[in-house]
Amino acid sequence: MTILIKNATVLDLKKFAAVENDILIEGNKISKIGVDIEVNEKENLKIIDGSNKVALPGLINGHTHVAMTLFRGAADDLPLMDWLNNVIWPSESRLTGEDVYWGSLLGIVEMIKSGTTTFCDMYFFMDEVAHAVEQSGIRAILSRGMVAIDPANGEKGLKESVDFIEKWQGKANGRITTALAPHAPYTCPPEFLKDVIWEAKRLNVPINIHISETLDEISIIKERYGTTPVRHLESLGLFEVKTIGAHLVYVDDEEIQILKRYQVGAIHNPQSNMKLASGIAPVAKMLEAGVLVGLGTDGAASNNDLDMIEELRTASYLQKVSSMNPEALNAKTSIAMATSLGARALGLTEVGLLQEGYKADIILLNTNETNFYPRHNIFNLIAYSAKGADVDTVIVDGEVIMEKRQLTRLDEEKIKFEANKRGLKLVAG
Ligand SMILES: N[C@@H](CCSC[C@H]1O[C@@H](n2cnc3c(=O)[nH]cnc32)[C@H](O)[C@@H]1O)C(=O)O
Ligand SMILES: [Zn+2]
Repeated sequence: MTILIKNATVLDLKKFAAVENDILIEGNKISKIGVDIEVNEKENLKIIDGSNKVALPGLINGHTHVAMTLFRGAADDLPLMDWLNNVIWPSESRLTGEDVYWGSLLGIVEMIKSGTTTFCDMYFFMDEVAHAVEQSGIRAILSRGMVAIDPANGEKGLKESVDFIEKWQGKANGRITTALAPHAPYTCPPEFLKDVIWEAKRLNVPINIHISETLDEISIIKERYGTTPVRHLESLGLFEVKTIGAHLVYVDDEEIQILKRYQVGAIHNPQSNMKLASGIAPVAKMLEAGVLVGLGTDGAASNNDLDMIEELRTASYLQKVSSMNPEALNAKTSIAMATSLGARALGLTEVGLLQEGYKADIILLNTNETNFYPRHNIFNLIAYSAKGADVDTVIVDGEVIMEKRQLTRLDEEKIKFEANKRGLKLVAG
């Protein structure tokens, strides 16, 4: 299939320019960006009218637990440890694979409809998540979360993870890649983390882990190991493996240097951190130091949606108000965190930019709604005025998976029905 997008406002996130251009997609790649592209082939050619639309790289949600859409709105207004221990983990103990499948589809539909084309997930029943990704057409890094407070559970998690990686790495034409996901330094003892590091090196996959999310975590790690989470993980050698670290709310200057030195992807989840009152990550400082900072929504039960446009705006506003500096985290930087920089944070090299040779993961925003007028500055409009619902068309790996807000592969009504039924039953117990 060849796709030609005509006359769209194309964002170049390297030069931070917006130019009216055509985009030619051949197979799963962007083959050309330019003015008045001519295509000889008429068969198998799809033309998309890009007028009144802005094309940008698909958004990258760097941290999710996608099937947690099932618990959206079930337990709000609690701190992390109460929320996990008293509500979420008991409900999760009742989960079945089928529940996770429908919950994942619900989350994926929500992400596609708000412009996300890649997400990085940590959950369990990952075969079902992978099936949902495969069917939906989206791209994902998938990892089986491992909690090793009980060593037998850790061992089970690690075995399932290895099996999962061997089965799914590179599947769905490369849309699915995998990682190893020890849940956090407070739920995974050092001996277990060492086994995980060893396996990650053997399998050549990244590590996806929550780090320094709350003050509770800081005191637990201090009490157990006499240090901070980042230093603790560094001393275990964890960062020798490409690491995707979620949260990193509590990090000092020296730890920021450690994150930079090892090119740890620091995934900021501002809405989750605000809602659980976890704290404010020093994102502006990390960016200044050259840390690879990406953005994520976290699970829908602590956000409570998966809309990355809203998330990038929140990230910007949170840095501004916490530093009392309106120049902090400007429009272009927050857009980059949700796209090009987010891709680098996850270690992805062929997505996150609209560039010839890159994978064709492209979204078109409809800029004909009132919130896009007048057209002073397209970067400011996207960062501060756009909404998930402005996303009109979504292309992943060279395939249109949403056009004019209609999903081409999934039955949205059936997914809502199943996820609602299952979510209500799980929480009721
Ligand atoms: N409990 C599972 C695997 C854990 S998957 C990842 C876990 O992260 C939990 N989670 C979701 N959001 C957060 C967060 O912000 N911080 C820490 N954990 C979270 C989520 O509820 C899920 O249980 C088992 O070993 O059988
Ligand atoms: Zn999380």
